[in-house]
Amino acid sequence: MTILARILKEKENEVQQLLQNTPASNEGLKIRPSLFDALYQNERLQIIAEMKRASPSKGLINEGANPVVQASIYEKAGAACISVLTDTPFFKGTFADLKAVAEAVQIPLLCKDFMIHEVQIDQAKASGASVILLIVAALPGERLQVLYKYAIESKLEILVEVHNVDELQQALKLDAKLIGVNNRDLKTFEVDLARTAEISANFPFHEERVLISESGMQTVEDAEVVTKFGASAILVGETLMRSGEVAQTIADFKVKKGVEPR
Ligand SMILES: O=P(O)(O)OC[C@@H](O)[C@@H](O)c1c[nH]c2ccccc12
Repeated sequence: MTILARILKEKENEVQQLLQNTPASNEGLKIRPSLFDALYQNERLQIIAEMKRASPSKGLINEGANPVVQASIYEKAGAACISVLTDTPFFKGTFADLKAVAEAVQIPLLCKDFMIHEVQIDQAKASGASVILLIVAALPGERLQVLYKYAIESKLEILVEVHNVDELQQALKLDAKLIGVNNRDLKTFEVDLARTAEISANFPFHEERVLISESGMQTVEDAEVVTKFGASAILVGETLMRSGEVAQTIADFKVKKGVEPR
């Protein structure tokens, strides 16, 4: 079984648990600025900075990190958005992390999990997220469209994650505004920035949409490469979680964009 298949199996159990609990309240939630607005036509590459303790591909990354401290540094350093992994079995994140970060920061907040059911979207929203991730490869048939619509109705922004041109077409069919290309193959864990190149070659840059390059960003050169491919933002986890100078690393990643993609 691929890792993605294993994760999705686990999510089915989580959904059953969630469905047995009383729905969480949305009272007292902050209104956050739009992530799309922060990214669209910005003259610099923007950073979605991730709170990531561990991952199936890397094992422990920074187990002891305090999510509030980490996220506050990200915000102060000029990140456009904070991403918090909430999956526990594979990434050692929690919804408590997301809630704590939501209290501490004002910028857009992404709940990073493997969504397969509406109840997870409710939970993300109730925990303070303003953006959710939908992974095309995890949502066969109508599920992608159903969850996308549900998230829109819930007044959330949606980052649609794709791995290839076929999945890009599906994202465009939804009219997704925030499209992320994961440079890491969720089946093999291999990272290749050529994935961003491939999506870029097929991306309608003249439309009101943004391309986000996710995973495997280690150096300023990596950021420059994906900027040339037209990325408006990068999603960075591991490099920031391991950096001894987080603020400087974020500042360095915010490279100036060229005039035209590619
Ligand atoms: O730690 P990295 O290589 O900088 O990657 C961050 C982020 O892109 C990655 O965590 C991610 C991208 N898409 C996902 C989907 C599920 C879980 C995790 C992810």
